[in-house]
Amino acid sequence: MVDYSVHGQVAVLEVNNPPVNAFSHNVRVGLDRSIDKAIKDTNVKAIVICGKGRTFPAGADIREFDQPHKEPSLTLVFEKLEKTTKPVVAAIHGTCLGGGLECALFCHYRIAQKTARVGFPEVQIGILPGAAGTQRLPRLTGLHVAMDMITSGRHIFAPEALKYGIIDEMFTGDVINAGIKFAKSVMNKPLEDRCLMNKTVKDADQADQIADEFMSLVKRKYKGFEAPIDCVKAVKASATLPYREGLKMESRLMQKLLLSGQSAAQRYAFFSERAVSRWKMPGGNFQTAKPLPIKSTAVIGAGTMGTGIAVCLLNAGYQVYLLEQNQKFLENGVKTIRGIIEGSVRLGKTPMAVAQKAATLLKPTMKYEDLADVDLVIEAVYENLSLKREIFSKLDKLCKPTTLLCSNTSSLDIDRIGTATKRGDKVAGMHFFAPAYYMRLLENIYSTQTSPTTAATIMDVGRKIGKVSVLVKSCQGFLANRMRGPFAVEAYFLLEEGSTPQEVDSVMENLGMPMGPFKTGDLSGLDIGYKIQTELAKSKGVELSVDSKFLMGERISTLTRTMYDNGRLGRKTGKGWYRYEKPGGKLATPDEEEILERLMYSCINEGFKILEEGVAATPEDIDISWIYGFSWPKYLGGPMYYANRIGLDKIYQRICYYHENFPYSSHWIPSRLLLKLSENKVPMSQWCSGTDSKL
Ligand SMILES: CC(C)(COP(=O)(O)OP(=O)(O)OC[C@H]1O[C@@H](n2cnc3c(N)ncnc32)[C@H](O)[C@@H]1OP(=O)(O)O)[C@@H](O)C(=O)NCCC(=O)NCCSC(=O)CC(=O)CCCCCCCCCCCCC(=O)O
Ligand SMILES: NC(=O)C1=CN([C@@H]2O[C@H](COP(=O)(O)OP(=O)(O)OC[C@H]3O[C@@H](n4cnc5c(N)ncnc54)[C@H](O)[C@@H]3O)[C@@H](O)[C@H]2O)C=CC1
Repeated sequence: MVDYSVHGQVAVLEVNNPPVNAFSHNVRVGLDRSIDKAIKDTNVKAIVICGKGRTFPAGADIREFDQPHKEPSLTLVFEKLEKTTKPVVAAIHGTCLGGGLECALFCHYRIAQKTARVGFPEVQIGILPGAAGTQRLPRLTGLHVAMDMITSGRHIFAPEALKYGIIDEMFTGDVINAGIKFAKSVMNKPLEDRCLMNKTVKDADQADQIADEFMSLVKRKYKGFEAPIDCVKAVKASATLPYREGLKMESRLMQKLLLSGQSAAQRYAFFSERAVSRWKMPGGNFQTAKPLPIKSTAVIGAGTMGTGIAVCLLNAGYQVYLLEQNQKFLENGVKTIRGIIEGSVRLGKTPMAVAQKAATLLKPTMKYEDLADVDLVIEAVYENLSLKREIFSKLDKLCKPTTLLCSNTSSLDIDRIGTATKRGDKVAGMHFFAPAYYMRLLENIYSTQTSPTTAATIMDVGRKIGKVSVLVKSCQGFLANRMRGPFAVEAYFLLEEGSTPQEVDSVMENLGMPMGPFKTGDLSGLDIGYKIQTELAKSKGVELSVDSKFLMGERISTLTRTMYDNGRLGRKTGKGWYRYEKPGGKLATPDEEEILERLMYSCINEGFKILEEGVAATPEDIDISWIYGFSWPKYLGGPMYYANRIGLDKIYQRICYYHENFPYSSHWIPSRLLLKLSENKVPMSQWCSGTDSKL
């Protein structure tokens, strides 16, 4: 777990715990012994700590957080480093995060490769840097930088770390050689000034003001999250309390956060995000199927989604042909794309060099012939099956045989799009979420004909453009919108029964979602819901009229059509739900619990049906889709995790209650899987892919 070697007078302690050299219990034991050995060896005059393989330790082992704590603790081991009279050098490469950075802060010196990153990402798993990080970083950088790094969790590259004094020097080449060379250069220098616990925080006199500034920032930016607030309190303590008292405060806050449900949920989300990349489908999986190389791409339709998708592809360095039906729409699309990229450069999110390259990679066109040689097409025209089939048929005839043809459709069956071509194996769904350049989820969809190679390729493209991608089987609405369907429909029914959009939205916003269903509807465009409803009716051979309240015996909302007919399409027409007059009905307003249950339990029920049918392979696929597609608050883990927390029994009973009361809404027909799991009291560890069992 820790490889020990002596090079002349320098002992090298190389942490060896792949993949990320996390400080698991065995590593702590190994490091503790190696430190003792190096201290006792009179021939050793200096010590180097580094990581084997791809990285310096990336922190504590998150999987151990739910197990009883085993000694020695990280702080106990690290304190030996600061106390020794032999200089200790942290030689950093890869990612030096969390407990890894804390280890480095106990060393007397820190050197790093230029490409290395350091940071305290603990806040993202609902905790704080609990091995003295909140007390030691401010002693090095001052409060402002420490508050920023610890409350945001952002990683910084070595040049920025050098500027703040977190590292002493940058090096190129081999880590061990660089560590030894540096250690030799500091062998006989005094160490008192290198011990952070002896230092004071340089901007301590501004502690109140800086803490207030960050407290209001985190309350606004991370609404509902507990950890950022406790990070501010702990970091402030480094300036207002003596070192040891500050450590006690950090430890108290850490224990509180570890016990809070939020951290467990955020850790579940961390592992789920990684679990969904291990996709599987009939005939292949992430291990057996290899992605095809993709260089040039095309996006058809430069509207709300097409422009956002083009931005994602351009920023990742893909060439993008942007195709529109007329010059005016094309010019508007190009203007939108430029605006998004320029805005992102202004906010410091996109480097200027990436933006400049993106400008050269964008190829606006109105000629389908220009698309003949591209490797991947993503279609994002209106939600209309015949139009999409017409376009796919044209592309099939015109594009080279290896081109993958994908649709950004929100709901249409990928099989029915694929059959318009003779290359069904190369047709798939790539469903982005609005705004496509911002939302992290990419829902990739396979039809009965899609090949595993196509799936592997679009999953790979998803990763390269920085999305969290899930792979699901095609069905009406796929995973996300199918499960979100009852949520949206119930929201409309609640309005018909007397609630207001503001009331419904505020219940969901109080749960932690950044926007309720009506604000989200305004953002996406209310015509989409109408078109989905009309397409569905058409596919069943039904003509809907303005007052249709049922479709094939199923309750539907008339509001979808009302909004559409009145041109209230949301943000894009400047009016949507938020300029809709308050209905003056006399019906009793449903209470908040009912709003929450009807919106959430209906989609949880759908989630279990999605699992039952194999549309999603695991509950993690569902939860990650909600986290990254609908901004579900990570501290609640995702709707399936949330359902498990509430108790499947209770959820099942309430679903039965609503089924009795709303017999015309098939989304209330209870899921058989939910019934089975709740009856048999099956723990989540047995119906998920394993993420939950790691906690
Ligand atoms: C490091 C990364 C940037 C690498 O990214 P990438 O290359 O993309 O690989 P991934 O696919 O993300 O990861 C590969 C694989 O590794 C798993 N993994 C990653 N990090 C960890 C980890 N820290 N612990 C366990 N496993 C990890 C990951 O899940 C993948 O495996 P898979 O899921 O099977 O696919 C990236 O991975 C990353 O950002 N990682 C997270 C880094 C992070 O959050 N670090 C901080 C950890 S928390 C920490 O350090 C806390 C502290 O500050 C001190 C702890 C004090 C605690 C006191 C309370 C007592 C509780 C008992 C614990 C005992 C600790 C003690 O002694 O004090
Ligand atoms: N708006 C949203 O929130 C989301 C929409 N989607 C899906 O994305 C697709 C596009 O939706 P939006 O971007 O919102 O629509 P939009 O109306 O904003 O843009 C569609 C664009 O396609 C162009 N177009 C139409 N026919 C064309 C043709 N034959 N050739 C070239 N261009 C053509 C139109 O001129 C228009 O600019 C739809 O299938 C929709 O269901 C998917 C996820 C979210």
